[in-house]
Formats: sequence, C-alpha cells, structure tokens
Amino acid sequence: MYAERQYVETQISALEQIMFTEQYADKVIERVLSEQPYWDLLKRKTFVTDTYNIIRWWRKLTVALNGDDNKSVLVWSIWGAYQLLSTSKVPDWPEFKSLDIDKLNNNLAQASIAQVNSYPDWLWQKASEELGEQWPLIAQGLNVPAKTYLRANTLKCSLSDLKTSLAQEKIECEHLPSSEALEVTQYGHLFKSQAFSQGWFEMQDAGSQQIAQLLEPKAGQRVVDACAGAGGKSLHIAALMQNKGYVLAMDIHQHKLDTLKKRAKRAGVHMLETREIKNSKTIKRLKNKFDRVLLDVPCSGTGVLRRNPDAKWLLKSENINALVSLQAEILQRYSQMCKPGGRLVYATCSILPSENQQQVQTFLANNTQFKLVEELHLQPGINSDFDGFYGAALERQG
Ligand SMILES: C[S@@+](CC[C@H](N)C(=O)[O-])C[C@H]1O[C@@H](n2cnc3c(N)ncnc32)[C@H](O)[C@@H]1O
Repeated sequence: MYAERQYVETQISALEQIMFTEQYADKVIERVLSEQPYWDLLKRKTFVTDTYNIIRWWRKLTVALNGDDNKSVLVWSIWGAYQLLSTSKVPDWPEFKSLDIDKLNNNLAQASIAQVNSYPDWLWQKASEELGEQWPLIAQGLNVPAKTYLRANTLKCSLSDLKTSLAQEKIECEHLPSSEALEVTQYGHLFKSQAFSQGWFEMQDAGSQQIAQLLEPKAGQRVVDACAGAGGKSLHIAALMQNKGYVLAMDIHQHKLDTLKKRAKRAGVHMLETREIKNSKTIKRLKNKFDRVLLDVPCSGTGVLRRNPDAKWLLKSENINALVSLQAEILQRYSQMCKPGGRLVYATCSILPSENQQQVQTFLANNTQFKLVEELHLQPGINSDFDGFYGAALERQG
C-alpha cells in the first residue's frame, strides 16, 4: 500500500471522476499516469490495480461501510475500507478514524449475494435467469483482475523473437500452451519498447485472439470484418492471411477506422481497406462478395468486466435489450455478404445467452442456407482464464 498523501489524493480524485462523472476508467487512469511521469513502474502498476479493484468492489465496499447501499459514502471511506479489507491496514489519518474492520465484516455477513459479489441487482437477476447455477461461478471469475496478453504480429516476427526482444527491455512474457498468446508476467514500458515501435505486437486478450482463428481466413481470400472498430481482429485476420488477399474493415464510426489505419501501417498490413457504413446500401452492394464474414457485434461487454469493471455500473438493462435487437438485425442483414460456400463468424464479448447462442439459433431457424459448424464459449470462472467470449462459425451452403 502507498500511504503517501499526494498518491492517495490522486487516486481519490480518479475514483470520483470514474464513478461520478461517467468517464471511462481506462481513459482516466491513462490521463493520471501521463500526469505523473516520475512515478516508478511499481507505483504505476499498484495505482492501476487498486483503482480497478476499488471500482470492481464498489458496491461491496459501500455495503460494508453502511450496512446497505441506499446512502452515499465518502470516497475516502471507500478507499480506507478497501485497504482495511484487503491488507488489514489503513494509514493513521483522521479520514479513517471511524473505520472498524469488525463492523465492516459484520455488515458484509448480512449482505445479499449480489452485494457481496458487487454486482447491480438487475444484472445479478438477469444473469441468474439466463445462466442458472453457472452464473455465481462466472460472476466470481469476472471479479478477478485481468492479465495482460500480447499477440505477436507474425508478419514481422515469431513468438520467440518477440519474447526475446521484450526480455532485453526487462519485460518478461510466458507463452501459454493453450493459445498463441503471450502473457506478460513482468511489467515494463511496453509501449515504449522497441518491439512496439517496430509493430511486433498488439495488446489483445488471449480469448479475443481465438475469434479470428475461428474464422479460418486463408491467404488470397476476400474477408470482411463488418464491425471492425479500431481493428484488433482485422489485424489478426490479415496476419493469419500472411498479408495476401483482401480484408475490408467496416464500422459505423469513421474515427475508429482512422485508428485502425494507423495500426495497420505500424503492423505492416497492406491488403486492408476501411469503409464507413453510412447506410444500408453500403452492405447491400456487397451481397455474396466474401469468403469470410466476421460479425464482432456491439454487445453488453459482460464478458470483459475483468478488464472494464466500471461497465458494471454504467450498463443498464434497457441498453442490453436495445443491443439484442441490433445484433439480430446486423446478423440478418450483414450475413448476405457471405458467398455460398463461405464461412461467417458471429462473435460477442458477452456471457449472456440472449446475446449469444439464442441469437444464432433464431438466425439459423430463419436462414436454413446457413449451418452451425463450430461454437466457442469462453466463460471466466468455468472454462477460461481469459476474458469471456462467444463465437459461432456458420457455413453458408453452396
Ligand atoms: C465489439 S466492437 C468491435 C471490436 C473490434 N472488432 C475489435 O476487435 O477491436 C463492435 C463495433 O461495432 C460497431 N458498430 C455498432 N453498430 C454497428 C453497425 N450497425 N454496423 C457495423 N458496426 C457497428 C461499433 O462502433 C464497434 O466498433
């Protein structure tokens, strides 16, 4: 624990911005760290881990302090309760005088399961209804801090080249036997490394890396990534195709595609084009044009709560209902881009069946020319140490 006044005040201010002004945690943390260039690596890492943990456990900490979570609490008290419950220590400052570990534990002993696991009631209930007895395990799995994974850009280097290069800058990685990903085990300035400036890697969760694999893109094919965002998966697809063929990356947001263009340049990808989706004609014109179609649709993000714990508090049940309708529409309309004989992958970073297999089952019932050939369920707490992902590979019959 860093018990320096300036450090703690900085953390409290970051927490206030995240929890009370609805700014994304990763953006606030990035800004704070850029304002503290003299903090060493350990201090930076502790700041990131603790800030995410406090956000993750916000509801539990509030209930521990108050006995319920109807009344607001001071962020100082939340910070103190977190330290006391996780390290049994708290600085001897006036702000923490009234904190008492026995009282915190007594309050928690009477709390509900959603409170103890620190989820909003509506989400606990919805996920319980959809996932039954799997949910409490997944809920715990999603409360584990996220690890950092890298994808080696095989257009420029091998996994072992990347590992060696990073080790020279004191960044240690381990190759995970079950995947192509590298897990970062000893941190350093990843984005200032030579390997990064040369485009040797992308930071990408190991689960996310399985989605492009599921698409099975081959060199020389025509592939569309229709919800490409900033292109994490488009770049992986290009690497799997050895930079041969054609990748069209589309999104409704041009600014994301602009970021993708910069990333593609750094990664040495030169067979990728971007196109903004302005209206339904953009998709209609591409009917039957692609061997591979990736639909990495907008979703609740409930699979990536390890990485984005603030989403627990930002997400609303009505957002999920709107997303489910949008996903069904995207799947129905964009699937027309797949050639007969081609492969389509529908993917989400959600753990909810209503966004995953139920969407695919409804689509298959209405589109008998498609057949399900493979399904991927990555469920933290059940079968995965990565983020939660779902993918369904469908083949369009010839
Ligand atoms: C899950 S994110 C994609 C992440 C990206 N594939 C990656 O690997 O980095 C979903 C994307 O869908 C985009 N999107 C939202 N509505 C869309 C629509 N109607 N058509 C296409 N893309 C859409 C969002 O802008 C967002 O970038």
